[in-house]
This record gives sequence, C-alpha cells and structure tokens, in this order.
Amino acid sequence: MTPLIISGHTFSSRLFTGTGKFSSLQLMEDALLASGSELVTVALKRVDMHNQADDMLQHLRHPQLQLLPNTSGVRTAREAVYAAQLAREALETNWVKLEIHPDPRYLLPDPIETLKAAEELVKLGFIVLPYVHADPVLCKRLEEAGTAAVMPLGSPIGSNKGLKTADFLEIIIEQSNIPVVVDAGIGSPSDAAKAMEMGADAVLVNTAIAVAQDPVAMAQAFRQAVIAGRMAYEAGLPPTGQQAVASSPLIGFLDEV
Ligand SMILES: CC(=O)[C@@H](O)[C@H](O)COP(=O)(O)O
Repeated sequence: MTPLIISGHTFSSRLFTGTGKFSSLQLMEDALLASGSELVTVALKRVDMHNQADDMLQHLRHPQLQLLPNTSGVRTAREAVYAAQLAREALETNWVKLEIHPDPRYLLPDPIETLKAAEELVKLGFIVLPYVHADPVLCKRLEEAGTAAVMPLGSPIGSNKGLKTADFLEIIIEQSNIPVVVDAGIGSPSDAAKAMEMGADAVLVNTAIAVAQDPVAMAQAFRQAVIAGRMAYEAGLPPTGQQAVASSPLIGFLDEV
C-alpha cells in the first residue's frame, strides 16, 4: 500500500481519527492506538490552554500520534483564524483542521467563510485541511488557495449515515491534485472501505468508533477496512456492467453431449 503524503509529511495509516464522545479518556487512548491512526483531531475548545498538563493531551502523547487541532465551535472566518492562532501557540503545530459551522443543528460547513479563512490561514503559514460539503467547485477553489488537503463530508457529523454524497465525492476525487480525506458521517467500516475503494486518500472517523459498544474492537475494524479499501483501489477494481458475463467459458462442454 502506498503511503500518504500531506504537505511533505508521510502517513502510513490512511485512517484519521477524532477524540470526542468517548466514555473515558483511557478508552479514547486505547481506541486511537488500536486504530493505527497517525493523525488525530482535537477540538481546540476542549484543550485547557492554561494547563500544560491538560489531562486529555496526556492521553495523546504518543510519538506516532500527530495532533490536528480543529476550529470546531467557530462561526466566522475571523473566529477561525483566531482559533488557529491559539492552537498554534498551545499545541505547537501549524496544522489546522478548518471547521466553520454556524448552525449547531446540522453542523454543515459554511463555504464562504471557509474559503475566506483558508486564504488567510495559508498566507499566515498554516497547513490547512478544510472541512467542507462535498462541493467539487469549492474543493477546487480551496486547492487553488493553497490548502494541503480537502475534507469533504460523507454525511452530517455524527449522523453515521455513510456516504450520502458519493456522486460528488467521486468528482472531487477525480479532479483533485491534493489529498481528499472523506470526513464525517462514516458510520461503519464498510463506509470507510467504500470511500477508499472510490479513491479517497484517507478517511476521518470519530463517532462510529467512539460510540461503539467496544470502541477498541471497532477501531481495529476500521483500521482493517481502510487498508482493504485502499488495497482494492490500488489493485484496480473491475468494471461493472448490466448484463451477465459467464465466469467460465460456456463453449466446449455442450459440444461433447
Ligand atoms: C472530530 C471531528 O473532526 C468531527 O467533526 C469529524 O467530522 C468526524 O465526524 P464523525 O463524528 O461523523 O465521524
């Protein structure tokens, strides 16, 4: 399986994970380690800026885990830029998952504010991974603005509804010259495998792992599904067709009767 490179950084795992909704920090840590994930997103609002020994961060201090602060909770480009700057100070990383969703009912990303913030953050030297709707035009505009990847949604955050946007994800993947990370709504390992088979460069999964009855086992299932999906993509999936095509030749056998 080929490694994934984002902004010069090589990842051997194509499963990115989140840190919310786990019933305990220990379970979060165990599940993240079981997932094999090397990029873990953390909501800045959950980090205690004044406490170097923030308990959650203690559970994420493993050499293989790179932190990806996210701006979840902000509603405008201005707030997002401010949040990214705070994250850079607090977590000593210039990577940021840009998330701007003004309506808490649907948590759908604001495309206009996201593009504005991305342009500004790129100028400020951030490695920007924007969370967006599965909008091929917007994804192109973000690529032109210099983002390191795009993160289009499969379905609303936490909905576990899977790849409702599959047709548009296909266009985004086909057009993109930067990595495409399918993010949000991935409800099962088969959704993750499907996204990888479609040619996504990675997936980001949080809720489906965190709320599973056994998050560690579910993390392992996602790990394997992502590997399987990517391997299938790299192996080259066969074409599909309407009509049956016999798997064994039908000539020869009847001639001898
Ligand atoms: C943690 C995070 O960044 C989420 O906002 C992300 O989009 C994952 O979504 P799910 O929780 O639906 O997997």
